[in-house]
Amino acid sequence: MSDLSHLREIDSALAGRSVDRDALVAQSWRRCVEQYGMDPAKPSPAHIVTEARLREHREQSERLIAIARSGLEALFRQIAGQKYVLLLADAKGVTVDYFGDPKFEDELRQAGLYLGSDWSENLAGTCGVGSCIVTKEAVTIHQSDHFDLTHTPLSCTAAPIFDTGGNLAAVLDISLLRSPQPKISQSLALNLVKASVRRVEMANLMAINRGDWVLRFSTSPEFLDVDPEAAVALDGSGRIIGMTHGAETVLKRQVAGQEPLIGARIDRFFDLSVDSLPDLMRGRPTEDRLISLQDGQGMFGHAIAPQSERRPAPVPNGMPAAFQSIGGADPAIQRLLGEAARLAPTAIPLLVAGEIGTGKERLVRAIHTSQGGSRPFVTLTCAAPREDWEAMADAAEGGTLFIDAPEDLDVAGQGRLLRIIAGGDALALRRKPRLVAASAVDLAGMVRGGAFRADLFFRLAAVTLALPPLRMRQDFDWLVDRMMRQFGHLRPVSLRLSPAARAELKARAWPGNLRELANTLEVAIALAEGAVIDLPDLPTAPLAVVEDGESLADVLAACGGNMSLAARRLGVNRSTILRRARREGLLPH
Ligand SMILES: Nc1ncnc2c1ncn2[C@@H]1O[C@H](COP(=O)(O)OP(=O)(O)OP(=O)(O)O)[C@@H](O)[C@H]1O
Repeated sequence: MSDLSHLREIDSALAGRSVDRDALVAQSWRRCVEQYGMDPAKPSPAHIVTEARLREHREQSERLIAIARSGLEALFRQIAGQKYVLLLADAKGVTVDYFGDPKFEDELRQAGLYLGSDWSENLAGTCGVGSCIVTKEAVTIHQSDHFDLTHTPLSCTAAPIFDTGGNLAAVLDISLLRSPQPKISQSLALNLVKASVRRVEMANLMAINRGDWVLRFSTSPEFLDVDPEAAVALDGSGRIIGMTHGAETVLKRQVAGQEPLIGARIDRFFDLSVDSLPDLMRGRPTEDRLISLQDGQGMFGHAIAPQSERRPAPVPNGMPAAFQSIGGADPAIQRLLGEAARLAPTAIPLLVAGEIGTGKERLVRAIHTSQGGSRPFVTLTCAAPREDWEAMADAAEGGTLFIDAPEDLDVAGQGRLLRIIAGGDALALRRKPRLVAASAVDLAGMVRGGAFRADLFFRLAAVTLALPPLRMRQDFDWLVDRMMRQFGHLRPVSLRLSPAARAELKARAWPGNLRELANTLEVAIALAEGAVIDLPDLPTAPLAVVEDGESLADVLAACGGNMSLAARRLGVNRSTILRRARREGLLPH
């Protein structure tokens, strides 16, 4: 189809004349023009988000990416060799994971079939990912179905991935740079994508609800145990606490209107009580596990008992997965993480202490996620308007209320927080939010000095978990390697640190701890031209900047010429002082 006839066809559709397109395509064209103000005659190239934004999007989808990965790899193996590229986009349309043939990488990148490309409909026009997000349905946007002329060579097939609460979480897309002309050629692709999404959602539900009953169901007994169509997770009283999209579709048919499914009891939908779930476990022949829906339809059920009391299965080295990304082989860190893992399932209020940037918030989140379930995580800081605190604490019911920097609260704020926490006592134990606070100051010292209420302190800190500063950590190399992988994944060649650069980093004082280390590596990776980051590629430590017009010579003089003392005072390594002093002519070369 020529460009001109593409534009004419869009005009016809907008004028309300019938066009030979799926209705969802014509509706999307209309949105492009009428809602987003796009002009089909002005094609625009792929939209790629900045590396920093991509990282944010990836971090937010980290859990889903990890869960989806094995399903995506299996799908990619099925379509490999047929020139398909596979994209996982988040619910905002940004590509957060990608599998493609490296042979075509340049071409794919140019077409926007790459990490970081933003396929939201209001930017890219009618397209697989964007239209899937708007319609929440599986779609094929084939060649000239695309609104933007830049994309009309592509054929994109996408299906939505929903979280266990029924919200859109991501989109799986497989695309072809060039495809046969008829759209029907992509119907196998559509089925493949839908089946992969079903498996990803199932894996997600199973991972999140390990500690709960899961009821899987299928119309066909043959696939019940290996590839079921749908599943719900149930709490001990038989209420639905999670579901796959397949389950949502089946259950919705049983109720009128918009009745919420999450929170409803399973006997509202199936002729089945929670006590009869054990009869549906694998020990019995599949044919005997027939269950009926309220509308009379028969299904085969497979119940899976809670694997452990709300605790994920232990991972090979014994540490729950949520804690594994926090530290390497440092005995103090491992002891701390072991303690955190043992305390995580309890309701004991925890205080995470540590200097700025030591990873306190990350540890708090690990404590929260280690307990699975899609439970709320609410952060309360003294910056939040006080009149909202009560509502925030309510919103954290059944989940975690994270109180960040309680030392910043004035007397009135401390009193108000105490009243809110004490109010939570009235809640049933399993709804009461778990309290975790994080502080970079000596909170106990503040209590002793009368600056912090003792009664609030004891409400917040039954146990203190103290994160060591980076300069004390023995797993420095592990952290560096982890961050290098984290930041380096966008670089075409894998980068490494020269031994000298590594030694320099190790010797720095790191007043900003892990945050400062992360910043330093990110900058070095962004600036490095070759495959090796060497000494000159390292940015200087920001706090090494001398304050108040003081020169390095002044600092050295104040330290009696003692390089080590000056280095400590400036928060940098001694060799940095040495290098700088030589550069500034304070020392001979
Ligand atoms: N184990 C880790 N691996 C990689 N990066 C980490 C790790 N822990 C923390 N970080 C990074 O270090 C930075 C600081 O982490 P975090 O916000 O958890 O620290 P914090 O002590 O709570 O900071 P602050 O006291 O300033 O609020 C973040 O950018 C985080 O991504």
